[in-house]
Amino acid sequence: MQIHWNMYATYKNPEYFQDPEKVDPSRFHGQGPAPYSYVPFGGGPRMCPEKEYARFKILVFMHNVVTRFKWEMVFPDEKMIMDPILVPTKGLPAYSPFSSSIIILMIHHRPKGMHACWPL
Ligand code: HEM
Repeated sequence: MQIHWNMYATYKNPEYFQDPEKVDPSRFHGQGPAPYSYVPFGGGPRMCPEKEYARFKILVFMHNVVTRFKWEMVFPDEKMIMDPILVPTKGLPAYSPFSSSIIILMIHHRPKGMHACWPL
């Protein structure tokens, strides 16, 4: 049996990220999120080997984006919507708004003998 973890199980869980839909960079200040609740580069022996390189490059990129350009909203009051995705009629696992497409992918492409477990 293999257990498939998906990031939305914790990223959208208010138990770990208060008000999870809010864009709030300050949630990463200080000690930041609880251990193992935020793992953008994976973990363990197969963790992304270029984690620090990627972080450094993004830092340089963001620095230049902010300091070298002037930005303004084309439509200041424009509302954002989420593009609709496939949703199973019997519902989704808790806190997993995008997992339906992943479930479907796993059903069609999972390796022989692999089973999916979902955090509910
Ligand atoms: C924002 C940028 C990046 C993110 C979010 C990211 C994320 C990840 C994640 C989640 C994994 C899987 C870790 C696991 O299985 O636990 C991974 C693996 C890997 N990443 Fe990245 N990565 C980034 C940039 C890069 C860059 C720039 C390189 C190379 C120049 C790179 C090379 C690799 C390699 C070679 C692995 C496979 C490691 C292994 O299986 O042993 N990544 N990355």
